[in-house]
Amino acid sequence: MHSSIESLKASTGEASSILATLNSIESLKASSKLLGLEQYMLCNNIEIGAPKRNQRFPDLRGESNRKSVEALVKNTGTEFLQCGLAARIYSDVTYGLKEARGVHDWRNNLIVGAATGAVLALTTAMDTAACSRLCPRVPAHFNRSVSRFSFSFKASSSQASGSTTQGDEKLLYSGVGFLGLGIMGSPMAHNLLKAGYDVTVWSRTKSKCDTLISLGAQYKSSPGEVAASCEITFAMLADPESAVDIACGEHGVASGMGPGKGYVDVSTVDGATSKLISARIKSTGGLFLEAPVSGSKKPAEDGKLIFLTAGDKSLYETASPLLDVMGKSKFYLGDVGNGAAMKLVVNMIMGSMMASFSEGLLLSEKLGLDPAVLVEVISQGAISAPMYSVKGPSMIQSLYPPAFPLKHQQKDLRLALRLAESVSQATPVAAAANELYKLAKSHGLSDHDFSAVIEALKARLEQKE
Ligand SMILES: NC(=O)C1=CN([C@@H]2O[C@H](COP(=O)(O)OP(=O)(O)OC[C@H]3O[C@@H](n4cnc5c(N)ncnc54)[C@H](OP(=O)(O)O)[C@@H]3O)[C@@H](O)[C@H]2O)C=CC1
Ligand SMILES: O=CC(=O)O
Repeated sequence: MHSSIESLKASTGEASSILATLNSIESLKASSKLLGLEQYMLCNNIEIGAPKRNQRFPDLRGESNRKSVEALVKNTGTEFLQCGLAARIYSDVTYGLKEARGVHDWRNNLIVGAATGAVLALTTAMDTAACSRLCPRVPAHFNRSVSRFSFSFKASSSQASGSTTQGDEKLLYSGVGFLGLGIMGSPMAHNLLKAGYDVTVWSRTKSKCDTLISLGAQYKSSPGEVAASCEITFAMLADPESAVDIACGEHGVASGMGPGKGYVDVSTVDGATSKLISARIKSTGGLFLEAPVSGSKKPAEDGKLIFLTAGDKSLYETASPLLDVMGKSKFYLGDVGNGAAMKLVVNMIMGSMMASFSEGLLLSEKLGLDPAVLVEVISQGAISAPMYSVKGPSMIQSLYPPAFPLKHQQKDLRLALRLAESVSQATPVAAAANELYKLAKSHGLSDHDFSAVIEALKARLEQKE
């Protein structure tokens, strides 16, 4: 009776201990899977919560999911190895204990279970450390954004396709370049940085990079170096001359470009300039997208710009997640030159609108009407535009804090008039507006907001009186 109770106890103990061991193996495997999954997601740049630094652009490189399959095979192999190791330890320690203690009871099984569990935990930790070594960016990233982990995959397909493949080591460090940190470039680059991308900046005046560097951006000392170190480089430059110089000049973007890299020029230039830059970039094997923006300083800060893009469609697709960070919408318009043309038409209309609005404000005042009431009336009617409501009140106070510098508006009118002439289109209203902006420039108002064009009208009125 006693011996049958003992043997029942032993076999019950053995069964529960085996169960306990299996449970501990399962729970260890589950937690190691979680750890492994987390590492795997990070190694493969799969979205966990907020977007990651070092976001990659597989479409640009024509990569497939080969690396993901390799990682899966590696993971499965590791699991098989762990199971084999557990079985070996279980049988070896069981045998050793039986030999040492002369009995095989439930105590032996408990010890065996604990030993197996400990070894499994150790191998999991070692595997995790090995993965960290293979993916050097993981620990830094993990430290930075652990609080942002939500384990939710991004729904947008463009984000998903940009994050589920794993490339060779050096690509893990490539990022997004940004050249030209003026009124527009600074907030645009800042938004990319805030979104978690690795941003490398350059601006002609180095001090303009300081704020972004202090917020985590990297700095390179020439446009070519930025392009060489990044997969996609953006440029937001003043005019056609600076855009060509930065793209094609000495130490320019082209010197750092090559196959698998993309250059996105978001400056407002004419189509001929864009085509010239495109040809130079493409001669290196790189891709080119022109993407001028509609929207001023505030939309740039708020990530609400409108991109008017044209050029390499594959770059458009690859860069889309970045454009979505900086803008609220984007248009793909086909061949290089179409984005520039669309932007110039829009700004030709805007320049004329502002000139006309200025005339209206001054006329209302001359007639003894309250210009503030005029602004309110306009805001409620068919010609309502945010531009009038935003700029009207400060224009009434003769204040022109630069959001869209007047010199750039005049440049856009000049380029639009040339464009109109190239297709024999009459644009007398825009031509008259252009004269007014030229006059404003001659009064030293180039760096004021373009709403300062009203001062040119005031000066004209004063001359006539
Ligand atoms: N402001 C706005 O509301 C909008 C502007 N745009 C367009 O965006 C572009 C930039 O505008 P914005 O940011 O306002 O202008 P800014 O004048 O504030 O910035 C211009 C940028 O171009 C750089 N730059 C100028 N000349 C050269 C040169 N010769 N070589 C190298 N870099 C140069 C400046 O460098 P640095 O300052 O470092 O010396 C600066 O980074 C323009 O084409 C403009 O028409 C488009 C939509 C809206
Ligand atoms: O180019 C200027 C803008 O506001 O758009």
